[in-house]
Amino acid sequence: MLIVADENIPLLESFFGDIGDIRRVSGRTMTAADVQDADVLLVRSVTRVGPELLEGSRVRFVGTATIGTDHVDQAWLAERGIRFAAAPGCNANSVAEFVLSVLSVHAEVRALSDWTAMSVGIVGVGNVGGELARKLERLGFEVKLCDPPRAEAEGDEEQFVSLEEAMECDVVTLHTPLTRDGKHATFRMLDAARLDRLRADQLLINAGRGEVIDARALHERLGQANAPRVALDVWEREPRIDPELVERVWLATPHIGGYSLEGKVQGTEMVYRALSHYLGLPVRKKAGQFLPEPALSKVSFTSAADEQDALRIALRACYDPRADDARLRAAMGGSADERAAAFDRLRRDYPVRRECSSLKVQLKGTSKSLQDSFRAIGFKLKI
Ligand SMILES: NC(=O)c1ccc[n+]([C@@H]2O[C@H](COP(=O)([O-])OP(=O)(O)OC[C@H]3O[C@@H](n4cnc5c(N)ncnc54)[C@H](O)[C@@H]3O)[C@@H](O)[C@H]2O)c1
Ligand SMILES: O=C(O)[C@H](O)[C@H](O)COP(=O)(O)O
Repeated sequence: MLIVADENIPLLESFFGDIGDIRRVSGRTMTAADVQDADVLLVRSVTRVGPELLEGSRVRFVGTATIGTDHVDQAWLAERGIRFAAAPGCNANSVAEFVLSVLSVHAEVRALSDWTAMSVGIVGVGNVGGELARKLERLGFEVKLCDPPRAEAEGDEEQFVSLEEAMECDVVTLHTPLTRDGKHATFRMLDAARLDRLRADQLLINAGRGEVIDARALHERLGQANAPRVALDVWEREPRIDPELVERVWLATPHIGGYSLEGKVQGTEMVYRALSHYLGLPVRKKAGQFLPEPALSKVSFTSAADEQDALRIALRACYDPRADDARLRAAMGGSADERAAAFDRLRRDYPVRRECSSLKVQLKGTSKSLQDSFRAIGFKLKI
């Protein structure tokens, strides 16, 4: 059996080496010739999967080791009887931690003594938005949830607010899929009119897909005096992103919200499980067995004078978005081709990033509420 796979999928050999021969190719530039003789195709989000890639091939199974599926023509695959599997939720915790870290930097820049004083509107309350909401609520934030498809399906209008109401919050964070059709299509959902209503004291985060915001309208809005602060992890036309937009946003990261090691390896694991089920093979491997000891495994705080400092230090010891922001800005020189290559390189060579659950936190003489906050984020506590 021949498995053609994006070379950026981690642990290919460990998970799939005993299932078939693996041909590693660049996900971004994969062509029909690369996959023609394959039985199985494994991708991440940068490969468009549909008739152009697969017509005439013998591929029977396609797996994407990602949450997002907007790069896959699922209707066409179903029509051809090609089995498809994604990795729902694989990196949801990683994105939630990314947003928490962005919030902590934002609160510090705004000199807020208590970050929970900010209200947060979550747009798209699925695996990512739901995980983020759970953490924020446990931390004591006021959270507003906007998810019209869920509100309709669950008949629970009370739990959810409108997009307009969510966009009144101090922080608005986007976690919807990219969809182009239907009543709840998200393509350019944040258009010029909606962006105009944002205030200068608000923070807008997009960690869903770039095209959910009208990038041209955002570019113009950010040139105005009362512009909101914006953190973008995802961009229109990746990897050929707009360098002027990078300059105008407050925080710019190269689509790495979900790039914790745990998130990436879980993506591989979920596709491995789906392929094993499809082939009738036993599932013997688990993501956890391949995760190394983290470089930083313990941190200890004694009667922290400023308890929020302790939380901030631990959170940023695991992940600080300013490092990714600095790397992306530094990569924005040169021609459009050079910038696109640099964007992909930053993602390919991404440093190992571990989730908060990999860090044991020892707390001595600290308050119960600080302990609860550490737990809410996902740290392992030793008291
Ligand atoms: N930045 C990153 O690295 C990164 C990582 C993972 C996922 N993502 C993106 O985030 C998206 C969400 O991930 P998820 O795991 O939460 O997906 P999910 O499918 O579990 O949840 C998405 C939620 O969005 C809701 N939704 C759909 N249309 C909406 C609309 N118009 N308004 C408000 N809500 C709407 C859905 O009802 C659903 O509850 C993915 O599709 C992917 O594109 C980005
Ligand atoms: O959809 C997802 O899971 C994320 O956007 C994912 O992190 C994208 O990473 P990529 O597939 O581009 O490496």
